[in-house]
Amino acid sequence: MNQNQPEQEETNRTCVLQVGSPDIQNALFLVRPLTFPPHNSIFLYIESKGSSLTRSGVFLEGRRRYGPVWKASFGPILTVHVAEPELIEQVLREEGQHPMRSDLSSWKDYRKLRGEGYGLLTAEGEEWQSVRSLLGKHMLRPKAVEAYDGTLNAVVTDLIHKLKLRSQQSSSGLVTDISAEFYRFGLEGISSVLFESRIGCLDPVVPVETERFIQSINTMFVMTLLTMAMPQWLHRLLPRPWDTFCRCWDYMFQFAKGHIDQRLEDERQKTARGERLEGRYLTYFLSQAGVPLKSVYSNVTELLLAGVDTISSTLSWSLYELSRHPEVQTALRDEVRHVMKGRSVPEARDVAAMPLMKAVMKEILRLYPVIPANARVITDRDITVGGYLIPRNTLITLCHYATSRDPRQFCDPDAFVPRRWLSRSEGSHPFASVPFGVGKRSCVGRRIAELEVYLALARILMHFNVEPAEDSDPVQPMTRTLLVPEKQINLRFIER
Ligand code: HEM
Repeated sequence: MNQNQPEQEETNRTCVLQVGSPDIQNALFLVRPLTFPPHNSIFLYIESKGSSLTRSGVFLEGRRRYGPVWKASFGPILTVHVAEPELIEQVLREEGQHPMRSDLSSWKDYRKLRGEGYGLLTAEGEEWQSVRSLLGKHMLRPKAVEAYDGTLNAVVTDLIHKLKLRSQQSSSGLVTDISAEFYRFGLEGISSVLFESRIGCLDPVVPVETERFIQSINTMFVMTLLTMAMPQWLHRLLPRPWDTFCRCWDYMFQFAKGHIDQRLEDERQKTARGERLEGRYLTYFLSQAGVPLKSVYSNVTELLLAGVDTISSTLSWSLYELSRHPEVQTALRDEVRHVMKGRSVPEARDVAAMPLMKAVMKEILRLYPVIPANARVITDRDITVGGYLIPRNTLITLCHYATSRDPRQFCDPDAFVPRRWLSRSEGSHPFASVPFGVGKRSCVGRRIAELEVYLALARILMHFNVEPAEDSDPVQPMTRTLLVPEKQINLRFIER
C-alpha cells in the first residue's frame, strides 16, 4: 500500500482534504469535559463525529482514517494536521528567521487583556529572538548547563528524603500518585535554576502557594483547550472557562513576581552593603542584561510553568516503565554504579558515560512525548507539503505522538525497548520522534530537563528498587493539552 494513502476509507468521515475548498469547515471536533479526581479538575476527551478517539490516541485515529495530511476545525480554528515524519520535516524546513508556533492563542489573548509581557513561549519576532539568544547562552550550552548540577543535586537529595519518608509510611513501600511528588520536584528544580534559592516544595509540609501554583497550571492547561474551542463572542455568554483561565494566569504571574521581587531586593541590599554580586541563576542573567522588568516577569512565569509538567511526566513514565521491566531497571542501575565507582552523587559529566540512561529517556519521550502535538504557522508564503498547497497563515498541527507510535517507523511501537536507540538498525526517520522539537524554536529547556531527569533517575535507582503496586492495572496516557497519565501511577519504592 502507498504510505501516503489512508489505511481505510470511512463513509461517515468528517474531515476531507483539499485545503482552500469551500467545505473547509466541514470537520468539527467536539470537546467534552470530564471530571477527573486526582487533580480535582476538568479533563477532556477530543472526539471526532461518529467515533471517539481513544484518550491516548492523539491523532493516531486521524492518521489511520485520513492518511498523513488532513484538515479539521477545533472550535473556530481551522488546522491542517501533518502526521508523517518526512512531511513534518518539510514544514519545519520552511520556517523562517522567527518561527511562529501559533497566532491564535488564548495565552496571548490573556497577556493583551491584562497588559502583561510575553515570555519565550508566547513572544514573536525580534522580541522573541533577543530573549531566546540570551537564554540560549545560559540554558543550551553544555558548559553552562553542567554548572547547574550542584543546584539540581541538592533538590534531588530532598526528593530522595521525601520518597524515603513516604515509602516508610506503608509496609509495602507504596507511594501513591508519584506524579504529584514529581510536580513538586519539577517546580523546586526549575525554581532553583531561576532563583538560586529554594522555595520549599519538597518540605514535609508543602507551602499552600506552591500547591496553588501547581493547581493553577493544571487547570490552566485544561481551560486552554476549552477557551481555544470557543469563539471569543461565546466568552461573554459562557464566561466561566475564560474567567477561570484568567484567574489561573493571574495567580501564576503573581507567584513568579513575588519570587522575582524578593530575589532582586536581596541583590539590591547586597549591593548597598558593598558586597560582590555573583549570581548564577537565570533571573539574575535576565535582569543584568537589561531585559525590562515586565519581560523578566513574563519569561520567568513561562519558564516556571514549562519546568513542572514536563519533568513530572517524564520521570513518572520512566519509573512506571522501569518498574514493569525489571531487567532494564537492573541494567540501568548497573550502568550508573559502574560509572559512579563508589561515589554517591553523580555529576553532569558522568552522564556522558551512561548510554543506556540516555536511551531510556529517549524511549520514554518516544512513547510519552509530553507535548504530543506541536504547531507552526508560516506567515510569509504559501507552502506545499506532501503535494498539498497550504496557504500562508494556516495553523499546521504537527502530530508527533502519531509518528512516534507509527509501526512504519518503530517496530513494536507500543513496547518499551530503550535498546532500540543503542543500535543503528532501527532506521526510523530523524523526525519520527522529536519530543523537544527541532530548529530555532525548539525547547530551550532541553539540556536542563535532561540533566534533571538523569540526576534524579540515577539517584532513585541507587536508593530504591522500584516495583509496580500490587494488582495495578496498566496506565494509559491521555491528553490535557499535554500528555498525562489517565489515572494515578502508584509504585513501590523498596529501599536498597
Ligand atoms: C522532558 C522535558 C521537556 C520536553 C519534552 C519539552 C518539550 C518542548 C517542546 C516540544 C517545545 C516546543 C518546541 C517547538 O515549538 O519546536 C518546547 C518549548 C519550550 N520549552 Fe520545553 N520541554 C521540556 C522541558 C522544559 C523545561 C524544564 C523548560 C524550562 C527550563 C522548558 C522550557 C521551554 C520553553 C521556554 C520553550 C519555548 C521555546 C521557544 O519558543 O523559544 N522546557 N519544549
